[in-house]
Amino acid sequence: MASISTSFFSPCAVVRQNLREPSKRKPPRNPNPKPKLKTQSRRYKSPSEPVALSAGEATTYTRLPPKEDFSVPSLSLSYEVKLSESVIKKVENEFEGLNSEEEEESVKNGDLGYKYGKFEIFEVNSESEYDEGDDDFEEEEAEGEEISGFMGGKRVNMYEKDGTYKGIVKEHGVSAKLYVVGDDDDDDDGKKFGFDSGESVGFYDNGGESFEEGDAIKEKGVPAVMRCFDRAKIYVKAGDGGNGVVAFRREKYVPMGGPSGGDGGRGGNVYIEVDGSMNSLLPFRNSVHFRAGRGSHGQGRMQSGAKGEDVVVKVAPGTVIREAGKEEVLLELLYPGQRGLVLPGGRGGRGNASFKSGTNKVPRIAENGEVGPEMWLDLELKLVADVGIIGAPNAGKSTLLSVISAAQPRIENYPFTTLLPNLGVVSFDYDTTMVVADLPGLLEGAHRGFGLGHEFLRHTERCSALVHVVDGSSTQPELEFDAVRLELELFNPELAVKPYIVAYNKMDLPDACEKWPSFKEMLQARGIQPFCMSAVKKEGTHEVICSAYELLQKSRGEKMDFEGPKDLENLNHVADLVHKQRSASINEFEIFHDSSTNTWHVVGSGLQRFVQMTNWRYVDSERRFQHVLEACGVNKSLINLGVKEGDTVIVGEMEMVWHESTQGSGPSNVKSGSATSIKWPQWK
Ligand SMILES: Nc1nc2c(ncn2[C@@H]2O[C@H](COP(=O)(O)OP(=O)(O)OP(=O)(O)O)[C@@H](O)[C@H]2O)c(=O)[nH]1
Ligand SMILES: [Mg+2]
Repeated sequence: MASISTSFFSPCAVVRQNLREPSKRKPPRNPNPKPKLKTQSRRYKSPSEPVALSAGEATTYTRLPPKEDFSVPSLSLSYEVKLSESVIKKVENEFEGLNSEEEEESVKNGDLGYKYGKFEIFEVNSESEYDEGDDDFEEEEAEGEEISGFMGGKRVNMYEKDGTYKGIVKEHGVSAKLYVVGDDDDDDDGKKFGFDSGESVGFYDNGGESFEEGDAIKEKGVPAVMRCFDRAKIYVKAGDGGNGVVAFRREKYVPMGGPSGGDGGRGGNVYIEVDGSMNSLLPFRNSVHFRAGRGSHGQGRMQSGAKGEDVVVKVAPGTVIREAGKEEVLLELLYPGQRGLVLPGGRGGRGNASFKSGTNKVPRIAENGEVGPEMWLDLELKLVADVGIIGAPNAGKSTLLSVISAAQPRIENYPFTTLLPNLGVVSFDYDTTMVVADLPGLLEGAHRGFGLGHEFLRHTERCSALVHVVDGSSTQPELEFDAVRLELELFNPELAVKPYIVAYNKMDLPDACEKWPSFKEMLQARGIQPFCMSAVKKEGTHEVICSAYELLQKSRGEKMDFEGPKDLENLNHVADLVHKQRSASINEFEIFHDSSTNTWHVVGSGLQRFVQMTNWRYVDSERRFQHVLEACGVNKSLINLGVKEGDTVIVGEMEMVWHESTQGSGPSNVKSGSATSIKWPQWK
């Protein structure tokens, strides 16, 4: 059923965004106007640009900045820019012009001891991009008076123009352009922002972080490797279908052999598969784009084109997949070997042999292959561990994992030694095992992203039971225990109701031994039976882990009762959804009118797909197009809405001029007499 909208204004504006300017779009009128075709396909734009990540930063990270650094930075902090980040957003400051002539004068004289705090970093590019595309800037600079100085150990050439000083810094293949527009009197350290005898001024290494406006709190303190290990953004595109061809059988003793053009091959599919040997999403730091092969074109002698090559994206067990920027989960891949079809390849175009019919025995028509769907996907890894070891930093979590399993996590006597979760397999017997994850330390405020909390709290969601390690040697173990419990609850109340056991650690230290009775008493008063252990001496650890296993068994039993036996999941529902969206009926369209340019937009995904697959090289294509417009009611709807001679009609990427002819009306001057006499195969 055709649905026709007569709302002329705002919808039209939306549609027009994708089209060219009306003045360019409208073809010159002539007595025989022909439809004007545009074959440029529109590309899918990702809702947000992928974050470009610079390699190698993770290795420079040693420890977190102190907690004070997590506070909202004042305006003056926005001068901090790390040059090795390849994409840095424009940072704008509210600034004033240079205050006094003296200050200006000293800059001109290259007085490097003076403070020039206010820089506007308005662009940062890779060097190659800079060299290619920004000649204007250099030309502009060259006009001014040149001074030079040092910034972050780099020589900077500055140019003065209209009281503003501009310069370029190049470092690690990245260029930053600077504007010095004033003096920061409040900045009394003089090192970060001043030209201070070769010291780092506008730039300094702040521990691997980049400052980005609005993201300051969230990103700060999280090293790149942590951000990428369990999150990735990838682009997937299914292969385009191959084109069908027009061919006729020519053979001795076979006169008028008939049409023999083969169909194009289907484009390759995009699958996502769980690879049991992967334990992070780090490989996606380097490879982001996954494109399946396109189908081969059809050939004569009824030869169909070959199918395009499939692409299989391998992910770690426990990966959750969403469409970029959306909340809804598309796929949840838990077990090795699971495979889901995400994007089906585009259909191959039909060759002329497929268009043969009783009334059209010599069809000179073939279709283009369907363009393969494309998508940006957000991947998120949630560990699939049975038991998670949580606790404050330096409590002895990694030590516990190292004594109960063969895992060898890094153990050091300072907080945040563990940046990425470590997994270990605890074997009780040949067939009795459980996977235990040692997670990074948890700080107060973790649920809001402080420390590494935000990054790993998600992993605890999948664990069936938790072991909460308390550092007995800390000043107040009770408070530490409560703080961690509170963070869990604030992050996700479901975590707080997960079964857990409390392991009071470092009992070999007299300090811890002393506080144990009061700690035990406090927990028992709340109905919790804590364990005590010395992870280093392997004392009491067996009891802890046996008890964790019991909890796990119990929760597994409950889950089985609740969920019942797991059915074999159909993981192709994403592809089914895409397929459904793309194969919308050709009869479903809307018409919008732009009265200022006398343009009619016919919008419908079925029609748009039809236009994309129409190969205008072949003579019969245009007639078939007219036939389809007539059959699906577009012409009738346009007439009802009052289309006039000479109006522009846009369908998908094609635009035509409406022409009233004696035989009938249509958005072109094609004689309709012959078109109506031919029956075309139904559009699928
Ligand atoms: N005396 C004593 N020291 C311990 C014990 N368990 C751990 N430690 C020490 O505590 C320090 C921290 O241990 P880790 O296992 O790295 O602590 P963690 O909880 O994993 O720390 P983060 O990963 O930084 O959060 C190390 O120096 C360990 O040797 C214990 O039972 N007794
Ligand atoms: Mg650790």
